[in-house]
Amino acid sequence: MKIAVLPGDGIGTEIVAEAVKVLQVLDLPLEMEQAPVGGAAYELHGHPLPEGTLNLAKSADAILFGAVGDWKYDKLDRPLRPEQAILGLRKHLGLFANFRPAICYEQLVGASSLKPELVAGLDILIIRELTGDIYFGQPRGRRTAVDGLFPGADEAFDTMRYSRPEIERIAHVAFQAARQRGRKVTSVDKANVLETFQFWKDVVIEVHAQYPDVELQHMYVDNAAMQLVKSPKSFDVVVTGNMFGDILSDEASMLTGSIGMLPSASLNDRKQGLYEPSHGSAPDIAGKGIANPLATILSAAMMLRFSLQAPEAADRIESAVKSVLAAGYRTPDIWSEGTQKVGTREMGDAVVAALMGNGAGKTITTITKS
Ligand SMILES: NC(=O)C1=CN([C@@H]2O[C@H](COP(=O)(O)OP(=O)(O)OC[C@H]3O[C@@H](n4cnc5c(N)ncnc54)[C@H](O)[C@@H]3O)[C@@H](O)[C@H]2O)C=CC1
Ligand SMILES: CC(C)CC(=O)C(=O)O
Ligand SMILES: [Mg+2]
Repeated sequence: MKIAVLPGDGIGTEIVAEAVKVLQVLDLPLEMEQAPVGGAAYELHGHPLPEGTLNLAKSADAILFGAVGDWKYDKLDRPLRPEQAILGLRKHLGLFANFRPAICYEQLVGASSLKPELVAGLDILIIRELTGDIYFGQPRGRRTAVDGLFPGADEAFDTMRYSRPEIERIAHVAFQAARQRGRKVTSVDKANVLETFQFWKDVVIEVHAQYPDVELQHMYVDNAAMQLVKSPKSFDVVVTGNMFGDILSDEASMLTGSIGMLPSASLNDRKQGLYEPSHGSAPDIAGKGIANPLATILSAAMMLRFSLQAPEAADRIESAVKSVLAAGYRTPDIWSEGTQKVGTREMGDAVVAALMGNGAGKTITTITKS
């Protein structure tokens, strides 16, 4: 089983190193090959997604991705910016279905910015359409306005669009996922304002006819943003477009304690997948050794389950993560009084130790306070 390992930029390299360490102790026949992507690839090859990296990704059974981006590249022409690498991989590989589970682990109930009773036991799944919407719609660009409020002024424009097959396939993914869980789908749209999302809603209703055993609810995105922090446990599966899903999943990460806890799987119709944390390259903490690697480690677990047919190994990783949390290990983003603050590498080591049956954390005797 071949895994393309693409660490990328910023904390990407730090967190992927920990996930690789975890995969290496599983005793599975995994062949891992690394390649540069994002800003790192731009520095080496003058392009954020060089042909060699793309070919490696295409030939692999699964891709483990860190994150791309750095402020220093913000002035580059858009096609050369690091973020184009992840957008390009999603598009080239047809990774239209993005699963972002937001689970609040028992030990992190106090780490969430919400009241404990709102998040205790939280287990929701955001399914984000990943290859369409305003992120990919054409045309887009800059021009001189010929009409509107200020004719003759410079303006910029993007195109929001969804075709029927794009909506149908993501709706099927959501209803099928709901059948494995709480049998409820909330479709999030902005049908009251946008034609694209009235169409989205109409098509989701049509697809729902094939899933009478699943409850379907519709919610406008502004209300969904509010309900996510008012009563997050009222959701089961949330399905939405690319941009709303991007925003709502970052919001949902705070229900789990930190964006450093939110893994993701991006799948195509062949179950080939790219696995990455939901966060970015975090330039503000890059190089400090304090990034939380658990979202990436949990993404590796999703990879084993969805693309590499190794569900037991996935379960083992998830149990190991729970046990290190139970033992009190915390990176700074999830740290609270009475727990042990550790860095990226120590957190990875603790997960490895738990996997190897060393009873990670049972030996913690020092509690660092800061
Ligand atoms: N898939 C990808 O590669 C993504 C790339 N980006 C890129 O990342 C760069 C930074 O973007 P931001 O908006 O700052 O988002 P970000 O997700 O990188 O960071 C937002 C905040 O969360 C913190 N954070 C993120 N991951 C963390 C972790 N594992 N542990 C602890 N704290 C963590 C950061 O320190 C920062 O304060 C930009 O260039 C952006 O375009 C952003 C999102 C996704
Ligand atoms: C950096 C973007 C291309 C994507 C993003 O924010 C995400 O996928 O969460
Ligand atoms: Mg995002």
